Amino acid sequence: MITLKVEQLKKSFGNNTVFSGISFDHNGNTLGIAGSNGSGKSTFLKCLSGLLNPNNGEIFWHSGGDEIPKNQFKNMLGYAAPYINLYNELSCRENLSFLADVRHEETDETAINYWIDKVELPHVADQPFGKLSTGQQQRLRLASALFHNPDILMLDEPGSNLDEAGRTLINNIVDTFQSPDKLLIIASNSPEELQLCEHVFSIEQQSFV
Ligand SMILES: Nc1ncnc2c1ncn2[C@@H]1O[C@H](COP(=O)(O)OP(=O)(O)OP(=O)(O)O)[C@@H](O)[C@H]1O
Repeated sequence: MITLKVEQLKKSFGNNTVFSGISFDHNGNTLGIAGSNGSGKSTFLKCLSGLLNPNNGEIFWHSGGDEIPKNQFKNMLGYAAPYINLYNELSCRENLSFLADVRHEETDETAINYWIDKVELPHVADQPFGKLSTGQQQRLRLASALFHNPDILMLDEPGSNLDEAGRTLINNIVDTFQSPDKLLIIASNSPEELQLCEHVFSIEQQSFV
């Protein structure tokens, strides 16, 4: 099991303190992060992933009781968010292949084909990312977070711009993360998405709801 412990986390931008004193322990496969627009969900997720440094506090990740070393954590993580951009000039396939290069992994064509099929983009697989519709781009972001088979997956507003089939896709992804050695974290203000999660932590109330 992957466990997360957050202790006294604080993040400010200049004089704007987005959150402070956030502490909780989480054991389970799925965690929702709830809060209204501007409450700090994305900022919190960025701190958890290491994209942003908190001003104060600590974050501990354990797998099977052992602390996850920082250099392993990045390879275990998948992250999909509207602000994580892929390359406009590269095709869907090339973007995934490039990400494998960045991770110093061999391009796994089977995994790339599997995920391009799974997110229902085979008909545009060789088109530039920048020419896809916003919903298709969101689907490729999901594929890019998943095709290296992460143990920890962070999704920020995963359903944004998705149609009904896309939302079913999110449900399927959540199902695949119902495994004892995986953890899925969804930041969202959509009750539909949050109810997919076993536990939901409210940024505003600073407690599980
Ligand atoms: N890089 C930044 N520089 C300055 N302020 C920032 C930065 N990133 C976020 N903020 C501020 O932090 C606050 C929280 O923003 P954040 O995007 O985390 O909220 P959110 O809950 O994810 O919002 P939404 O539901 O609208 O996506 C906002 O006041 C925002 O303006």
